[in-house]
Amino acid sequence: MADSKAKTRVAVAGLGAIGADVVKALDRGIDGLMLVAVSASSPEKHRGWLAELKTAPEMVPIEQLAEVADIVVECAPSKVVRAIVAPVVERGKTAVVLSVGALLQNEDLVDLAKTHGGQIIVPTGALIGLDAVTAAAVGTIHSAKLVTRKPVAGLVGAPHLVEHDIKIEGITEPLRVFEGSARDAAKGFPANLNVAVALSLAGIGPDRTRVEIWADPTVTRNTHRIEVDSDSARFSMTIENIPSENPKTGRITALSVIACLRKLRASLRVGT
Ligand SMILES: NC(=O)C1=CN([C@@H]2O[C@H](COP(=O)(O)OP(=O)(O)OC[C@H]3O[C@@H](n4cnc5c(N)ncnc54)[C@H](OP(=O)(O)O)[C@@H]3O)[C@@H](O)[C@H]2O)C=CC1
Ligand SMILES: O=C([O-])CC(=O)C(=O)O
Repeated sequence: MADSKAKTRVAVAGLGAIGADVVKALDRGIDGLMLVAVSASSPEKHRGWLAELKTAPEMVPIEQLAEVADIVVECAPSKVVRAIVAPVVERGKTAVVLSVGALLQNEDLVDLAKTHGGQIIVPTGALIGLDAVTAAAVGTIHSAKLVTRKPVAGLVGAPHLVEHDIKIEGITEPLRVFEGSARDAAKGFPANLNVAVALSLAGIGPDRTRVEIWADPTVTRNTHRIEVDSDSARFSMTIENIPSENPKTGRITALSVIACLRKLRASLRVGT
């Protein structure tokens, strides 16, 4: 009993490709943390597997997560980010945010966290190298660019493609479907380009971070290459993500969240 009191209470909003794996990892055990609650849009869909966990969490509406947990992990659609994160940071608590693009439409959430002593954590997620980018940003970054290549299934239906009548179904060669700022990439591809916003927040911001997006029928993985030039280092790195059951989301994303949660109370932390 004394042990559980000392633990930090964690809730998970969204039980899809990312959230379900995070819940299972918390249930298996992460030092210093205990899973207390979850939210989903169709709770009944999840009752079966949740009941099989060692300790079944409470299912609550997103607005109530902040009342019952110290850390809320957001793994839900971007349109509900505000409803999840605002009550958390207003209470001086911690929100781990995966739908990073939504932070650009809700920039005041960061101010809200500052005012109330809360914190918003953006894990590296599906990307690579944010440790190096945040380090370089302590000095001066001259330029930062992301080139993303996704299989057609990872992009289909994105608002930018619909608005500009860009047809990608049936293409046989790579097609560049977007070139512009991370801010515009987030608007045009809200469910596909959180990585662009994460890179921009770690580095030189959403207006100066450049993004290219390719629909590429020759790749089976969501592939992100970052290219950064700074006064301390020049680096480029590529990650090739195996899609999860949600073709828009790489498998490594949930693992990144789990690694991030492990770091919160770890005796040894490696990486920036
Ligand atoms: N930062 C990064 O690197 C990455 C970020 N992402 C982002 O993370 C988010 C989650 O991704 P992913 O797990 O693949 O998404 P999924 O579509 O697989 O899952 C979304 C989950 O959100 C739940 N949900 C929807 N509406 C609500 C609501 N109103 N209240 C509570 N729960 C709700 C759904 O419930 P139900 O199951 O009942 O339908 C579902 O469980 C997305 O915004 C995605 O763009 C994705 C990949 C990488
Ligand atoms: O950027 C995203 O949100 C998801 C992504 O590309 C990936 O999982 O590879």
